[in-house]
Amino acid sequence: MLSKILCASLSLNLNSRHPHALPPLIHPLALAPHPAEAKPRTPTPPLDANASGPPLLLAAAAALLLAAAALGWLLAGQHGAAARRGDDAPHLRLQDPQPGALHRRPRGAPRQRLLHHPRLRRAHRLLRRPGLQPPPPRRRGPRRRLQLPVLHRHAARPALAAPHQGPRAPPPPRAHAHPPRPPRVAAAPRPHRPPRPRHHAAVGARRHRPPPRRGQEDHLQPHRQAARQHRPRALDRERPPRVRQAHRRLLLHPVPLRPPPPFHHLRPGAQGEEESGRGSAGGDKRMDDKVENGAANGKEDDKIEKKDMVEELLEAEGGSFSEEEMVDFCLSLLVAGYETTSVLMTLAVKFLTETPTALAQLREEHENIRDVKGKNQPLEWSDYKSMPFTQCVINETLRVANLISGVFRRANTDIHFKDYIIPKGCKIFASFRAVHLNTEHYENARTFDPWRWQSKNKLQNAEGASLFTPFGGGPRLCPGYELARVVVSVFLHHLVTRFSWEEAEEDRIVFFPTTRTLKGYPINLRRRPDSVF
Ligand code: HEM
Repeated sequence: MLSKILCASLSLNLNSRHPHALPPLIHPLALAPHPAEAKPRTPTPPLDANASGPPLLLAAAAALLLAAAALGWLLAGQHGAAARRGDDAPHLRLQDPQPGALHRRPRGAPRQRLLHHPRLRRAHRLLRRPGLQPPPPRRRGPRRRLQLPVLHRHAARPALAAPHQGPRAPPPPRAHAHPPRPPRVAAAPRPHRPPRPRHHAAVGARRHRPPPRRGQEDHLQPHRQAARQHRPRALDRERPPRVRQAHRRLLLHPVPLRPPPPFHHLRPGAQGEEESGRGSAGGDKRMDDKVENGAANGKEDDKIEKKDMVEELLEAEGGSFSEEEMVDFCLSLLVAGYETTSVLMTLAVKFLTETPTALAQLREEHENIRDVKGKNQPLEWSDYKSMPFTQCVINETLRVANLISGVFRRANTDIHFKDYIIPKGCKIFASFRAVHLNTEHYENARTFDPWRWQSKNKLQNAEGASLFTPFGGGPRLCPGYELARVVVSVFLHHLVTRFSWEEAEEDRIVFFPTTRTLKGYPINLRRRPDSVF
């Protein structure tokens, strides 16, 4: 109370023209006027040394302060007396009120708690007893339902709305009023049911349902029927038996997936197959025959001389892959072969766009090939070897871009390398980038210069000295290295002979975490007038 009065009296001074009238020990927050007492403030006029206002105001403030202190002392004494008598509101009482004193905690004294409620105080006292165990939780019996008399809804309202008037008689029912509801019957306790065995949820299992009792009809019956009509095809008994059998065979005996290997029509010898009428399905047929013959006769088809990678693997695995192997194989090829090849294509296009002389030379090479082979003739696998400048472009793109920046290897024995020893078991990162961009090995190493590979021996020398290893090396050499070259060569052939293009947006290469262009290097393509489709 005292502080409130002090605040009220001092808040007057807030509006005075003298900010220094505030006593320095009082927190400014305590001086904020109560919202109800707050008056609209007038803008503060500039200070005038000759004005008589300040001395008068100071005197008034001092008088008010004195009066407030006296009043506070009186009231606090009253409050203390009331507290001792116990007739004050208990939740407002301090634990140890000192009449007339501000309850400041002396320095070092233990902190006193304000306990606002006798229950809280009792709990606090109990908790402070040494070795006191918390009381056990109160046991609750089964929940009792509150049985209320069922009243007409109009009858309950007046009693709640106006209790002082006493319960009123329910109004006479109107013609359109609802008839009173029948009294509720307390639901009988449910008998304990054992948990339903899981196989009831299994596909195709039907649960025996007793016929619904009267008043308990199954309202979901039409929905259930509709759902049964739209059940998955696997459960559809109306499918022809041939399809059902095939489905069952597929589920029970997974057969090896044999997709046509990519670019298999470009394989050496595939051309002959196409001419002899086997076409692109020839590869599949051959593999089917081989697998079936192998399974039936237990011996290999001798007519097949050259095998692709899938065939080799199939042979090694005894004719079929497990599902895990198939998934692993597909994922490995996707991860290892997709992004690398597509980024190589993109970067080749970017470097060629920025080096028009190289593009012109490449175009010339491919137009010559097209003229020699005939305009509508497809390329063969081995054709990429007769595209020397295309291989120079691919090599230089691989060298500058470093699609794979290096590989990890672990030393199986202590390795002495120059002045260093790599201890056994140590893992090292062989950085291709560091070698490919080393100016000691490559002049102007950061410049795209496909002509540097034109000397026939250059690449072999570089590979021999492990100075050019975009596909790794050793027993883990990338198995897709040739495929990648063929794919990019075929792509470049069709691109440069059929289209011209220009950059759609400026783009740049980033090398971390992987090499790629920021925007995918968008280009605007234009079909060349003499292009053939
Ligand atoms: C421009 C394209 C490609 C580049 C630059 C590239 C590069 C590499 C490199 C550096 C390695 C690690 C070799 C090592 O550890 O010594 C590798 C491994 C591998 N690459 Fe490629 N690759 C390319 C395309 C492909 C393609 C098209 C495929 C398959 C379709 C493929 C499949 C694999 C596989 C399966 C491995 C793991 C080999 C192993 O660990 O034994 N790569 N590749």
